[in-house]
Amino acid sequence: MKTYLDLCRRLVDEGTWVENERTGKRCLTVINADLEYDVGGNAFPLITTRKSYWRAAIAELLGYLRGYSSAAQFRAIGCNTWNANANDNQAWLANPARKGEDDMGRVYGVQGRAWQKPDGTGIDQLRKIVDNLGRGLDDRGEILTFYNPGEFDLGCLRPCMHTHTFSLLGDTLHLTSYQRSCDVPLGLNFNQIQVFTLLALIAQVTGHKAGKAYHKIVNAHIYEDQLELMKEVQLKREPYSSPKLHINPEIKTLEDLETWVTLDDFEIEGYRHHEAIAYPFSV
Ligand SMILES: Nc1nc(=O)c2c([nH]1)NC[C@@H]1CN(c3ccc(C(=O)N[C@@H](CCC(=O)O)C(=O)O)cc3)CN21
Ligand SMILES: O=c1ccn([C@H]2C[C@H](O)[C@@H](COP(=O)(O)O)O2)c(=O)[nH]1
Repeated sequence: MKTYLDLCRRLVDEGTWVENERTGKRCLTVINADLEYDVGGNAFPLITTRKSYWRAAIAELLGYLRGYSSAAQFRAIGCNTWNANANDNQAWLANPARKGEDDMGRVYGVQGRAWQKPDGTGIDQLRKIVDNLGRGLDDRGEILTFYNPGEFDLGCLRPCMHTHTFSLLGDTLHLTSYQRSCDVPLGLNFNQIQVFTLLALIAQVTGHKAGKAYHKIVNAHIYEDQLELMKEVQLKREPYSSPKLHINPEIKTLEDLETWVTLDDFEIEGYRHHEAIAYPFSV
């Protein structure tokens, strides 16, 4: 929580205004932020200075791990975050690659589970990582990347948190996650949860202890219409201590994650938070 608040404070105090053509809004922006989460120690990085809808963030991660490509699939597991980008984004609505209502195209999990090779066959990046780590092997290339410039025009949004690298040291698994663009009031709350939970889940299904997760952000920003709420409301609140995340120990394989796991398999212990803040969302 402290590094999160430091980043919010740094944005407000030292940020530079940058015009964003895609959304037509200005963003107060800083470059480079390094966040670190103690997954082994179960210090769940949940925002306490406002209410966090943490379940939707875990559902979104689950959808990525399953390779979902439709906002309807995300809604069905308890996550509404892709409705706007799939259905209200003018550039995507005009794109001939869009296959109708709710289609997100070849984004995130589609690249992670079915990266297309020139010969038409697919690469399942996550399966390879889980298989290697499961037998104790880290080939120094245990990389899950959603960033496929050759297919940007086939999806509604370029991935923001685009690459996850797993590292095995002895029997402890670590994760380094890279994010090119971060909406600090809205997206970061979700992304922190996802980095932490991704390491916890992959450690569990590969039979290792979870260690540290390193979250590296390049462009961190606040949209102009979010600034007042951040400065005058959220940053004036005192944080509470971190809650703990409990994951159903019956989740033992990647197939479990793909088939029967739901949000009921995740519980939070000791989440004390301030009131919700409804930040504006930019499509
Ligand atoms: N401008 C922008 N910011 C983002 O954070 C973002 C995008 N676009 N597009 C793609 C995904 C979608 N993500 C989202 C979208 C919406 C919320 C959101 O509205 N969160 C609210 C309530 C969530 C709920 O009720 O479930 C929040 O208060 O956190 C969060 C992340 C993250 N990404
Ligand atoms: O996981 C996510 C996904 C998206 N975001 C934010 C970051 C930006 O504000 C927008 C994406 O816009 P681009 O023009 O493609 O950079 O969505 C996030 O913070 N986390």
